[in-house]
Amino acid sequence: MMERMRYITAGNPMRMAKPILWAVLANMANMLPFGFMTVAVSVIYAYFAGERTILPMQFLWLAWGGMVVCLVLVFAAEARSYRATFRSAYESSAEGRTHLAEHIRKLPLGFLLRKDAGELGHTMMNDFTQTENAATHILPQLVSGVIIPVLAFSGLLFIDWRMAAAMLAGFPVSLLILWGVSRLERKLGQSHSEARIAQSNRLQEYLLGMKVIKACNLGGENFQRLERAFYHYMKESIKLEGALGPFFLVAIAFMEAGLSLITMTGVYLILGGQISIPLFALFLLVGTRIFDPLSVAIMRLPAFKYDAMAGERIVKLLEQPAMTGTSEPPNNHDIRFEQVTFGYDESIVLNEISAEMREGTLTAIVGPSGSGKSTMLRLIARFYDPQQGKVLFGGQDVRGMDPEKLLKQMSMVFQDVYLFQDTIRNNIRYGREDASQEEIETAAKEACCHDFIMKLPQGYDTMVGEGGSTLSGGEKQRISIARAILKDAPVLLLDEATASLDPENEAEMQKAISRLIEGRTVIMIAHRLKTVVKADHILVLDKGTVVEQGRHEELIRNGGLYARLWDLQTKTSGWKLAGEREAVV
Ligand SMILES: Nc1ncnc2c1ncn2[C@@H]1O[C@H](COP(=O)(O)OP(=O)(O)OP(=O)(O)O)[C@@H](O)[C@H]1O
Repeated sequence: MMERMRYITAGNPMRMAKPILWAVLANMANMLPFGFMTVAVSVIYAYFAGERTILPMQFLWLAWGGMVVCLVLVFAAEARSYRATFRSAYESSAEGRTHLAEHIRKLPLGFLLRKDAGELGHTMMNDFTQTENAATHILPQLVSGVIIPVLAFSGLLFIDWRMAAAMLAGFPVSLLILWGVSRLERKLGQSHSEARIAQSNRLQEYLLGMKVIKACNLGGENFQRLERAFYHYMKESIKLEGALGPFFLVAIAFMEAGLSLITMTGVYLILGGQISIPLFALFLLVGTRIFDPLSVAIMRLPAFKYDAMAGERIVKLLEQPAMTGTSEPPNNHDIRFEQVTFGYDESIVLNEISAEMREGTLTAIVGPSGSGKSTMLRLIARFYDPQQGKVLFGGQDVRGMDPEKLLKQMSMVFQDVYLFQDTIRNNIRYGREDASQEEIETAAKEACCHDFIMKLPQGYDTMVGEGGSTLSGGEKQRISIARAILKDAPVLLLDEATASLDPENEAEMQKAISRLIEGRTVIMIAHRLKTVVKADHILVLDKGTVVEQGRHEELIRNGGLYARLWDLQTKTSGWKLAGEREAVV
């Protein structure tokens, strides 16, 4: 139970201590009127049974007064408990969500990429909502379901153990049934949550991929995947309710059998003159009061466990080790790979790579598709850490550096530009939060964006649609160049666009890139060799190893892979070598 409390409070069970304490007090106060009631009933019974000659009205008024005081106490404690429960639950969610969002940022990208797109969002929103539900709506019922019977049973045990035993005789059988189905319950609960997450993943995939679906005419297949996910969830829900429901009903029936047992035992004991009728009435009264919260608790327990599973996903995510490293990156920006071996899974993508990218120079990485070019950039930015060898930044292993501080030293212009659903101005401002409008415009001008931005309906205040769908690929990439110019980091990681741009866009893009790389340490993935002719150093990658390196002329002279790729590209596109000298880089 303690573990589940940890789950529903995102790892901080002590948060619920106060609400539970108030709930216990409220339940205790709730039981007190029974004492007054029994005393009052005994006195009234004695009068009508002829055991008393006068009805002591003063005494009765006192008992009724006591009941009213108890009601006030119950109200006060319940109000406190109610407030404390909701406050703790929602505070724990808000803090938990913030903490998780922060933690996710520090996790290795590799871990995040292994997750399905909707899964993290699901944990962030739905799983927290489920834990809120567990803490606010189910926990108080469970507390009452335990406290009321325990208090009542202890009190009644004191008065007459036989009646008390009869009252809870069926309870051990109920517990046994609940314990027996708990494994099945967990298994079904888990497949049900998986089906629920899969359903939201498929839905997200279907909606986000609408463009691709339309382009590739995949509508049918993707819709079927979505439909299958909906029906799978439906089946899991029916299985969960249908398979477990009867067990819980039987458990409740066994427990409620206690009421019949009290009646039978009571009648025998009254006939034997061992208990009085008022005492019998007390047991019946309390009996009816404890079975209701107990039944509710039994019926709500599976929901609590199910919601706690959502909390378990949150806590597991919070317990994922974040990337380590605290040191500041040095001022020197030489980057070196020393015998670096890396793979996303078992297969090796980079194999004992050693390479040097010197400060203030432009290093180009070229090679066939899948040779590991982007992976090298990801290791420099510490999206991943290598399995063997070291990536050095300014002579120090990046693993010792604070990942966020390291990223501050770098700007990245990649092909898959993500624009936030925000204004163009703010999208550029992500490069540097405190940039002024003037600085944003200057960066936009240098990145050749200013003119097309000014033609938009609200200029810099134009909203960019989800994922930036209202701008062309070239425009989006120039926005990301403006961001990089604004960030003004000393190191630039650049993945040249492969998508063919129209000539005007291409020229603008090249102009923007040549401004961006000025005076920086640049590592650039080049897909078109004409852009690397003037690079200070070229690394030629093939199947995860550096097969050649040097300047363009040397590599052409070597007659190796680079020269072959060069031949292939110049022949297929009809480029002229002379013209290449004027290329942007
Ligand atoms: N996140 C990932 N998980 C698993 N494998 C990956 C991942 N990213 C890349 N790979 C694999 O690693 C290998 C190298 O990929 P990488 O993207 O570094 O190549 P690249 O040279 O940049 O290719 P391209 O020029 O086509 O972009 C490929 O076989 C690719 O399938």
